[in-house]
Order: sequence, then C-alpha cells, then structure tokens
Amino acid sequence: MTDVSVTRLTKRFGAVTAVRDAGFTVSPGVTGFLGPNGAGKTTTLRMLLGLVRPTAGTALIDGRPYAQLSEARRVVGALLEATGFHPGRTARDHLAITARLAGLPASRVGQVLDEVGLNGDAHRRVGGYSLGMRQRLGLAAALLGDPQVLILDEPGNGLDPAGMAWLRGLLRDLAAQGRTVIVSSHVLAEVAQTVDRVIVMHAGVVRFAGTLDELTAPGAVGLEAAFLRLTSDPTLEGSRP
Ligand SMILES: Nc1ncnc2c1ncn2[C@@H]1O[C@H](COP(=O)(O)OP(=O)(O)OP(=O)(O)O)[C@@H](O)[C@H]1O
Repeated sequence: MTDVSVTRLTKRFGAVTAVRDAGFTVSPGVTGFLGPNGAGKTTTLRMLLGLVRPTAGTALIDGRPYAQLSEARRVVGALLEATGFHPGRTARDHLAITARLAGLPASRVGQVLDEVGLNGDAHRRVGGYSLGMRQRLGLAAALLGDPQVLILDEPGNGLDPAGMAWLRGLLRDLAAQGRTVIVSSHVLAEVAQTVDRVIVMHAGVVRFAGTLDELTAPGAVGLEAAFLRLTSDPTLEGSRP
C-alpha cells in the first residue's frame, strides 16, 4: 500500500505564505483536493513532486521525499499543467521520448495511448491538439510508469461532458486497482460523483481531511454548501505571515 503523507508542511514565497503547517495522509482510493483559487493546492502538489522546496515540514510519497524515490516514475505519476509539449512532435513520439528518458519499456506507449483514448490521434502533432486532447496526453504520460500513486492537478480541465464521464471512469478504475489518486478540482459536482475522500484547503490551511460523508453529514448539507462554509471564513482570508 503506497501512502502520501504531509506533515507540518509550510511554504513561504517572500511575504506570501502559500501553505501553512499543512498535514494529511492519503491512502489508496480517489481523494479530491479542493480549495478556492490561491488556496495552496498546486504549491502542495508541487512540494510532493519535489518541484518546490518546502520552507518547513515534510511531503512524502511511500515514506520518502520525491527526490529519494528510486525509479520515481514507477512510484508516482503526475499531471500538472498540460503544457510544455513540443508542438511539432506527435503524441506517440512525445510518450516514446518520455519513456526512454525514464528508462520505461517502449511497449507502455501503446498501452497508455489506449488507456486515455488517444490511439486514433497518436500520429498527429500535438500543436494541433485541443485542450482536452492535451489533458489526455498529460494523463497518458502520468500513467507511463504504471505508478501506484497519481497526482493530478485539474485533470478535467478542457474535457467535454463525454470526456468528463470518461475521466470519472478512469479514476474509479485506478482506485479499484488499489492505486492512490489525488485529484485537484474546482468542479464540485464532478468531485461528489468520483471521490472517496476530500481535503479542503483555504488560505494555505487544511480545513478538512476525511470522507465525503464526514464532510457533508453534519446537517446533511451538500458538498457545495460544506465547501463554502469551510472556505468563507473571513478570519482566514488572505492568511499571511
Ligand atoms: N512561485 C510563486 N511565487 C510567489 N507566489 C506564489 C508562487 N506560487 C504560488 N504563489 C502564491 O501562493 C498562493 C497559493 O497558490 P497556489 O497556486 O498553490 O494555489 P491553488 O490552490 O493551486 O490555486 P488555483 O486553484 O487558482 O490553481 C497564491 O497566493 C499564489 O499567488
């Protein structure tokens, strides 16, 4: 079982405290990572992936910081912004190069293209892809190493309703395979249909970590009402040093 754990995690960018003393553990299943714009979600995910250095605290995957994972791509796959693809390269080439650089078998390329439904367009240049197709390609790259942990920042961005339904199925399949999936989203109705647990951040602080039922049960409110209650505390607004 591969866990993700964050302990007393803090990140300051100059005068801005983006993440403040955050703590949570994520186990297998789909965990929704929610919060308003600027809550600190992306910064937290980037610290887990070793892309941002914490000011204090730890962000561990399978008990280690990302930099200390051996064969990191086989442990964790990530989708951050689906940008940075070479526009002149085909999806298949992009994935083949990524696989080669990561020491992963070339046979994975066809498999992940199938998994994300891009096989028919794999020979096309990425420069001509729609946003939804880029998201699928980003997901394919995240899946290349067949990782136990997936960290996905807004994977539904740009997907049409059929794409969203497909993504929901993919996330549920990954969870059914015993994987640990963290997915940030602003689309609460989508989250409510997909996740087992939720973490809610607001102004850099973790306001809730638990099951969807625990979040919505008090007063039997819906996810949106519970979310708005947790993220409208004016005393936390602009939480800064
Ligand atoms: N590299 C940086 N330099 C300075 N400030 C930053 C940097 N990255 C993030 N921040 C600030 O940290 C805070 C948290 O940003 P972050 O991107 O983590 O939020 P988020 O919850 O992912 O927001 P969104 O939902 O809008 O993507 C914001 O105030 C943001 O401006």
